[in-house]
Amino acid sequence: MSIISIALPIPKRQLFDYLAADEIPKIGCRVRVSFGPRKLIGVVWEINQESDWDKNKLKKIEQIIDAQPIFDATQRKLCSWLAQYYKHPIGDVVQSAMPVALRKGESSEAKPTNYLTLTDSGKTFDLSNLSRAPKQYSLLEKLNKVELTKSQANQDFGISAVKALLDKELIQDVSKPHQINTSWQQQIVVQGKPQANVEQALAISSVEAKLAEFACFLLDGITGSGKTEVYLQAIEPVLKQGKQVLILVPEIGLTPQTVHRFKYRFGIDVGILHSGLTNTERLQVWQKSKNGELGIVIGTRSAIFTPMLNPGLLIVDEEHDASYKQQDGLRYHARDLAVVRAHAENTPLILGTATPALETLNNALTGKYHHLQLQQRAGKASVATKHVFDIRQQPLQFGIAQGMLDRIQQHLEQGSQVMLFINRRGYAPALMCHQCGHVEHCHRCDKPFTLHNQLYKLQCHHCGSAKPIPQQCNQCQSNELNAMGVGTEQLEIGLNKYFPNYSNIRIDSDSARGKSKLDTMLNSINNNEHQILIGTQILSKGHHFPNVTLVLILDIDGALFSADYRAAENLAQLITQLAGRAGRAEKPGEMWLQTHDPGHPLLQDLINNGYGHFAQYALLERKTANLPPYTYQALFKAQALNPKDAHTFLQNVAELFSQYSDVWCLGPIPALMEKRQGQYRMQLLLQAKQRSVLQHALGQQVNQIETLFLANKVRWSLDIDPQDFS
Ligand SMILES: Nc1ncnc2c1ncn2[C@@H]1O[C@H](COP(=O)(O)OP(=O)(O)OP(=O)(O)O)[C@@H](O)[C@H]1O
Ligand SMILES: [Zn+2]
Repeated sequence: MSIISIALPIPKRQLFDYLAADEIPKIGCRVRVSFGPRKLIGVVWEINQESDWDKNKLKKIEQIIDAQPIFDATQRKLCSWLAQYYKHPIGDVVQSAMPVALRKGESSEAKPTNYLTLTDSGKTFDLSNLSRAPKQYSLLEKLNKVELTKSQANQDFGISAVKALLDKELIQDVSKPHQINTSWQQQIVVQGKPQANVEQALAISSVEAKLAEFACFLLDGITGSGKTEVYLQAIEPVLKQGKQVLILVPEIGLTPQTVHRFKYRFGIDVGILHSGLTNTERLQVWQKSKNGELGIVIGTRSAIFTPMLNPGLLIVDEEHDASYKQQDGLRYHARDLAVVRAHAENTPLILGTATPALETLNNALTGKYHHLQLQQRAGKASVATKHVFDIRQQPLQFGIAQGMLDRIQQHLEQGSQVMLFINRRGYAPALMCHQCGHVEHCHRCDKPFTLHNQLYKLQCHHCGSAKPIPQQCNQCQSNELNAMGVGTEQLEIGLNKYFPNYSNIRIDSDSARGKSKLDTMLNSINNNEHQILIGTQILSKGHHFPNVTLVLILDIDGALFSADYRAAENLAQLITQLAGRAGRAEKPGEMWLQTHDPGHPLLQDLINNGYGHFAQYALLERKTANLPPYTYQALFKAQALNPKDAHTFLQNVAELFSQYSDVWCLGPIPALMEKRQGQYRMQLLLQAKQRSVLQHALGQQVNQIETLFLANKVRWSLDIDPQDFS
């Protein structure tokens, strides 16, 4: 009798056994089963002859959903690796690896496609009657020669033109079964390809030499050195062999130009996966990639799960970016999974960045990865100069020193754009009573409320709770309430008044809500409609604004004194990426950083010697302090209404690990943010010199933890290779 072991969406680290009804499903197919009172969709993971359970009590599978597997052998291998490495329930891993539409039971076969064709009257219609409707005219003319899918026609000619011709019954809508079309290989037309410079050419040929095997490359190129161009030229021979390329990027909405470059270079359709898509759109890209109908797929973190019929190359752009690590549920790192995937599929992988994560850099320095360096800016651009500006004892206007205002003026007068970075949205990070010093706090998080003047409210940036701006201090009833510190809103108002002849634009998650809004903003910057750009982290990521010559960084001093050992690395990456936005075309650029601590070693090292030098020293420090990448960590987090519950639970966890002499336990200690949304938060950090030692101990104990007395009373999680200690 065949026992079907199924990965079900149940938070248990196990498979669930069922019996086949009539037909035995294939491994990797979805099935519907009853589980207690519920019906669940799971994926057949193994078929065995024996079960640990009483065979007579096993239920039968109710329905086989897929005729063909939706998970191939490689994908099953990746899921099993994830479950094993992150100690996460396999059923939940499998869910994460599937598009939402498939989790809900939708068919994995492509839906019929709607085409537009001419009706009989359309075929004999005199086009000159449409001379005053140019879109309808061109659409009809086109349909005279070829048939088009309706979605393509909507995109190219506009929904209203399509509708008008349908209403006039000149064209009709016909549905045809989807036909797998893998002809992109013949459609490739390479256009707009510049001559690679020497460093680029070297990098491209190194990758090309390894196209038929697993190899991992760190493309370590300063900002604006033409990494994207290296990707493009490395991709070309892969596509020409008919093999597919998967590219991960941190945020698609932020860098529409990058996507456009890939489309334009090869003239073929590019599959795009990001959070703004509907479930159906996501599923379509997944299907097309699985069937080999797309040569290039670009997506954010979870796109790493996209199946490819004929994989040829993986690329992770901005590999250091924090967004690749999922911070809840299955806490996987998409870059690390990319390495595992490239290995499983026997393809090369390029990790590109100007500011490599210390882990990645270490892998390159020890020879595990090939280290490709681009040290010059591409084209005619030169590297921006970097400076600190001492603001001790300087009067500040809306957070900016006079010397810096003068600099901004100079750049504006030369017709350039300037970019100002501040890591705080809203008007001010706190509201304080001038009489008694009382600061309005969020009681659920024990942190000051941020003042949002435009929204007329105080908002907690940790839990989102908000309330109207008070008129009086609720401690002493004085009405002298003052904004403390500066946020993007205040900066915008101040700069507007100070530079009335120049237009400014603020880009943060308040002003740029909604994808099309951000697109419009980025376009208006590239059209030089604004000269002063103000923004948060959003502005640091990969933009190419050729007319920006000055980048000014305000108020990062807080990060210099953070208790998190990764803070220095993250700050150095941020500063370097921001500086990289200046002087990307012919005009030279400069970056200035305002600080109360101009002599700080990190700042001095970055300014004088650059990120590469900083990173080598940071690695040395990590080594001395026995920190990753020289040791391996796992972080247990627990939170509860009563801090004692969280503490006791983690203490019990720590006791489970006390038997392992090679595993070092730190804690339980309060998290960096001790309270959030009314919950008290504690952490326990495990560390070992060898990955395998830590993995072994966790593997032995993780099921034990589930049985601890408090395990159901506190909310707890396990984070392997933690990045975030907040
Ligand atoms: N070999 C080349 N010849 C001329 N121009 C080039 C060359 N390579 C790249 N460029 C141009 O230089 C600019 C920067 O290149 P690209 O965007 O590829 O750099 P990058 O390293 O990916 O940048 P960043 O990481 O800072 O976003 C682009 O406008 C690109 O078209
Ligand atoms: Zn709060």
